[in-house]
Amino acid sequence: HVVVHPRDILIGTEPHGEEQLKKSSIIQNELLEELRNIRNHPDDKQDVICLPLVTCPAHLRSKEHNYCKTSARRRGIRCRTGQNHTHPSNDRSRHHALHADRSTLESISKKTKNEISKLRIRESKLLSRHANILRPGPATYGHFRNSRRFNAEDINKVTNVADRALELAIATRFFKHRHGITNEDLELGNIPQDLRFSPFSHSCIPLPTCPFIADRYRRIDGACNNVLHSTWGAPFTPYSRLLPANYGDGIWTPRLSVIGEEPLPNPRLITSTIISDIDVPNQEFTLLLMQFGQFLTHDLTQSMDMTYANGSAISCCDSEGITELPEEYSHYSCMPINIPPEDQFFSRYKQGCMNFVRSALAPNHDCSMGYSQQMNKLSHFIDASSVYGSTPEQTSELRSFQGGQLKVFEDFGRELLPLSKDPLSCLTMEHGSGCFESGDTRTNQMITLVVMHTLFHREHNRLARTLHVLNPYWDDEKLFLEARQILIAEMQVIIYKEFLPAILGPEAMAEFGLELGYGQKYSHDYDASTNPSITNEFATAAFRFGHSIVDGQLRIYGPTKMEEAIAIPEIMFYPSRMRHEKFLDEVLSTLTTEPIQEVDNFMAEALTQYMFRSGNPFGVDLASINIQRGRDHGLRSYNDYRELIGLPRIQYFEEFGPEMAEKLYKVYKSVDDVDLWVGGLLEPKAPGSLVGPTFRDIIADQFVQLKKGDRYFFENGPSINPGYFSPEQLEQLRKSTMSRIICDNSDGLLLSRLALNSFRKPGVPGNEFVDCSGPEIPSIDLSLWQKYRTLF
Ligand code: HEM
Ligand SMILES: [Ca+2]
Repeated sequence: HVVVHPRDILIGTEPHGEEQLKKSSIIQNELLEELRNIRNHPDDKQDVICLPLVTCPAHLRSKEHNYCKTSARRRGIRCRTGQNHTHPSNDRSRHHALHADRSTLESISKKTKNEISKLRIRESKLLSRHANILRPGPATYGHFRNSRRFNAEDINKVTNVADRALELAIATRFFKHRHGITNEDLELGNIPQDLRFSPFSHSCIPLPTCPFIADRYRRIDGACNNVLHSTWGAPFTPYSRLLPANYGDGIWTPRLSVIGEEPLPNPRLITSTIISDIDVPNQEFTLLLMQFGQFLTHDLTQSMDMTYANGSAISCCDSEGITELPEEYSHYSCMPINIPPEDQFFSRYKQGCMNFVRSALAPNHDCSMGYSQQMNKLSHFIDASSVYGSTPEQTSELRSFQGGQLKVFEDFGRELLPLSKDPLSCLTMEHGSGCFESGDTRTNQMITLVVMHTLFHREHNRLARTLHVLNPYWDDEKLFLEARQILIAEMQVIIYKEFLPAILGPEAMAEFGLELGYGQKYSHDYDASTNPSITNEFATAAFRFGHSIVDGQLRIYGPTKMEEAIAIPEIMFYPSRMRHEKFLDEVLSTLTTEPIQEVDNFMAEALTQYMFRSGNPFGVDLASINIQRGRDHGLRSYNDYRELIGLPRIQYFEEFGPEMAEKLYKVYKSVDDVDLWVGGLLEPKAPGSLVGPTFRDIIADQFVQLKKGDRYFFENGPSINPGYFSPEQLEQLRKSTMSRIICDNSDGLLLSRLALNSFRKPGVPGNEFVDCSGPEIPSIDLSLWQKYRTLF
């Protein structure tokens, strides 16, 4: 029988008045009480475990420190991870809530509307000027392609949410001036007022309607995962943050130098001084780690460049890229990167301005005023949204509605991703070329990324086909949902068992409690107060460590020798080679054997000079873009995050070594100005880890949140997870490996042997080559899904 647990009763209908809100808050309190009881389950170690400092950022502002030693003998803290992240301090002496009365709100609302309509008039003026619109052709349009909206619905959705948030940002500015509010007040979140029943009600995120009895399958958009916070983890919602934002004006302008509050050093000057292209291959891991990392990124996070209301791309530079547009013609979201005239590379092409448009914003979940928050367009969870999309509309586009299958393009008997209909997805859509569609709009950005999408797309169809044979009476919907549920579990296993240990090292896996369970045991890690959202620091800095491990060349091998070395800019948004019969297998054999580059201050020129160049002599610089994006998103300086994770602040540049110090002195005025992405890359590796301690802790923390804050995480049992697996199924799912996914879904033309762990160097003791058909790379026994729960 079905037990309806109190946690399955959802409140999430849109409140229609204060009365209803009051009523629902009574229910909420009861549910909270219930959840507290569940958390104190004797098996639940959460309340006593000693956690690394990063998972409890409030420690920086708290007087009472409950310090302890973590399993890795580091200083940690006893704190529930749920007490995340930038909530106002509980320390009353430093906390005073600021409240706007009704008449203040009305007056601010009027002024805000005025300001918005001025912005709109200006925008339509700019739209009529040729130079203000970015069109396909230059490399910078390739950059825009990464956040381009594919249809009118998508354009409207992003613009609509971003507009609401912009209104709140402008209102915050008015309120700040009127009441003399300080930047510190904003940082501490001291204006917690819920504006849902104010003149700003239209600016709030509408709450989804959640069913009273939770769905067995997680929703495509991730909403209703958390019982009390139905929008946590849903697309078009803001990133969470480890530390409060640091904006120059406390609201949205870029961070300033700690010396004289001047602008921070030019991002391109930093890149050209600090970053170069030197080949330092890593001895342990394969290129698959890089390509899976990007694929995973595209499940978790996508920031959207602002556009005009009709979806056209904004240009902030003149059409030759020589100089930025004058103030009167500049869009409010422009933050172009000036290229110094003495730049070694771009000056050859007389380039003085690299386009950069700021990210779209999203209103806070609680609809309050405060500093700006950036929008994540994806479902934040690990839910294979890169395969299925993050909205039901996207999923419908991808499904064939027969046998639970996703649509495919049959190319001479091989299943490829469906061909894209969008004429601007790739550089060319000529007959015979390939340009593909998937659940994520960045699919075609790298051909090796297309390969990853193809593998998981085929895996879904393979699972659906097998389930159909086992359960001939299941309809399309059931087959689709069951196959999706299994595929998501496989991905979660690969991430926590193979991918993360490679990035973070075994010590951090244990210290952060990231290891999966064994055998048939369910997990008790779920914590309903954990916000699963992607943190801004993870998306905008730490996980971009991956840009340093990219190799500028993709080498293709024949039976005896290397046949081709492809410069990767040639395969960006140009995936036509996918149509060559052997290409998929060839690339997979490269990905599973060639090494990644080390994480350091070396980056392929393919990314810093030629990215998205297509036919042009030069491209755009991803390193400068990363730095600028960090400032766009209000990330604090590197030193603040060191402090957060319990490291001493850097006092002298010399701590990065004498050579690097000399370079840093040339660009930064103070050690307290260093950007997070830059400082993180320069750190020596943490023990057993691919990255330094700051990135490691930010990344580890993220995957803690994604596990503890996901009710549908595959390991959660029936008391938590409405879509729980049986213990026997769980045991099978835990066998998933990336090698099995490759074995089952490649073309069988070249690849019949793989290492047990494809992320690690193959053919060495402990990671020998084995046969795909042998028992060493286990398969999941899907017969356990036969007749499964047919009575429900
Ligand atoms: C294969 C070559 C790659 C290329 C050409 C590439 C390119 C890009 C570009 C153009 C952006 C948007 C930058 C911006 O406007 O702020 C981006 C964002 C990002 N990249 Fe990469 N990338 C690559 C590989 C990777 C890898 C291997 C990882 C991680 C392991 C990674 C992680 C990220 C993350 C986390 C973001 C932020 C996404 C968002 O929140 O919007 N990338 N990348
Ligand atoms: Ca997702």
